[in-house]
Amino acid sequence: MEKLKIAGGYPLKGSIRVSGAKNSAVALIPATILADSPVTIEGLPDISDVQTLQALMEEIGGQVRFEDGEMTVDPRKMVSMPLPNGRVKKLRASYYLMGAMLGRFKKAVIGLPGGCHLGPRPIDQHIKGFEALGAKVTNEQGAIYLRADELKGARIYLDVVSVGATINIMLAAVLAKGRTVIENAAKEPEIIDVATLLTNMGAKIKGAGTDIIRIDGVEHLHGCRHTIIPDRIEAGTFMILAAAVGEGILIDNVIPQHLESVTAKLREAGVQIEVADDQMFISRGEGLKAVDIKTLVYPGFPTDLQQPFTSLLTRANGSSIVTDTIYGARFKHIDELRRMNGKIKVEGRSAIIDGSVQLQGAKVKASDLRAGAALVIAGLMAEGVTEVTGLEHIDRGYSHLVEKLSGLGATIWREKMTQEEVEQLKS
Ligand SMILES: CC(=O)N[C@H]1[C@@H](OP(=O)(O)OP(=O)(O)OC[C@H]2O[C@@H](n3ccc(=O)[nH]c3=O)[C@H](O)[C@@H]2O)O[C@H](CO)[C@@H](O)[C@@H]1O
Ligand SMILES: C=C(OP(=O)(O)O)C(=O)O
Repeated sequence: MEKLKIAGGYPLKGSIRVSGAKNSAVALIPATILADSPVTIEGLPDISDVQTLQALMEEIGGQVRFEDGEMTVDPRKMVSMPLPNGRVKKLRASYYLMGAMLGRFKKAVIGLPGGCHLGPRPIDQHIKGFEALGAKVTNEQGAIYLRADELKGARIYLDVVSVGATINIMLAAVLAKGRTVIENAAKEPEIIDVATLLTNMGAKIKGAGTDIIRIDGVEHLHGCRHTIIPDRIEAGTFMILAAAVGEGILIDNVIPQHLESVTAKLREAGVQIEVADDQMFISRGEGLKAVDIKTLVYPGFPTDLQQPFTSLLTRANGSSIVTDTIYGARFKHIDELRRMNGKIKVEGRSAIIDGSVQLQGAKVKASDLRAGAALVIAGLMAEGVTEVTGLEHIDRGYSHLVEKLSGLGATIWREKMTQEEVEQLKS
């Protein structure tokens, strides 16, 4: 087991490149199950969620080649192997195996997913969608059993705007008979990316990226080549980091339109941002202003950047309020920021951040992926050395983070934990 060490308080500069989007990758890979010939995806991030999905594709009989971010999945020999336990619990997105396996085999057994602990994360809308398409769905000892004689298109209104349910229903519907209409669909860029892959495989999908998606089922889907979109959450993390400790940072491989809410909030706080086609240049600037943030579904401010933004606001002039309307309990990073001298209180779904303090290095633990990003940014802002444990969360979503930040001049490194430290962490 390793921990991250950061010697904070130094300005960073240079350029940093964004990898392919985790939340696309984790849906694109399961989507390959639906094809009748090999599918190649270019630009995948080197993160543990991708490695886990590669192993899951192999576990069900897929032949996978993965080199330099390019994965080719040959799905021809795949079988509907039950996956009640094991790897599926390592990531949230294993729920996409339900839609993809149901779509291809008309049956699947998948354990309830893992992923970040952000309070309750039900999948009732996914199940509502599968049932509307004609599947019988039961929950037996923590695994979801899905079975259908045939899948038939249906009109599905999502009671909650859900990224996962929207994509999962698309996956199950592309090979169903007739037309499926998803109403009140989520509009995140990752949904468009998955729809683009499926369309290149031969699917008929209209409206991805709007709140009504229409899918006309086809008989077969074939292989193709697809390039993944850049990770807007990783890019947003770097934007916040640049605002916190940058002395001029160029962020490369971004789609600026995906980050308009983040750009707007940083500018409101007084951060200078220059935007080009696929790059952004950000300088820290003096006198960061306090701003209030409310997370919303896309194109609103993303919940996945709420935690990193909280770290930045610890040095704003005045008091800021961060409210998470998507995950009301996504505040486990706050206790750790307090260990670093942060003056923050949590009231209901909001964190109130007093910007008058200087963060101090401390030993902290990442409870989830973006809590980890928040603590890394805080560590770079703090005086002294910060130690971050819980790296398995950070490794789920940030590709080569140490190398990328070292490239900006950060003093950051991974270190093996002693047996005593490992014991302490478990207790
Ligand atoms: C792998 C992946 O893409 N993860 C992202 C995805 O997660 P995920 O797909 O799990 O998030 P959803 O969009 O489904 O969740 C949004 C909200 O709807 C609720 N809900 C969701 C489904 C459901 O069946 N019932 C229900 O009540 C959730 O509890 C949450 O409050 O979108 C989240 C919201 O942008 C992001 O934080 C995650 O990074
Ligand atoms: C919550 C996240 O991931 P997941 O849904 O995969 O747990 C995230 O990426 O911030």
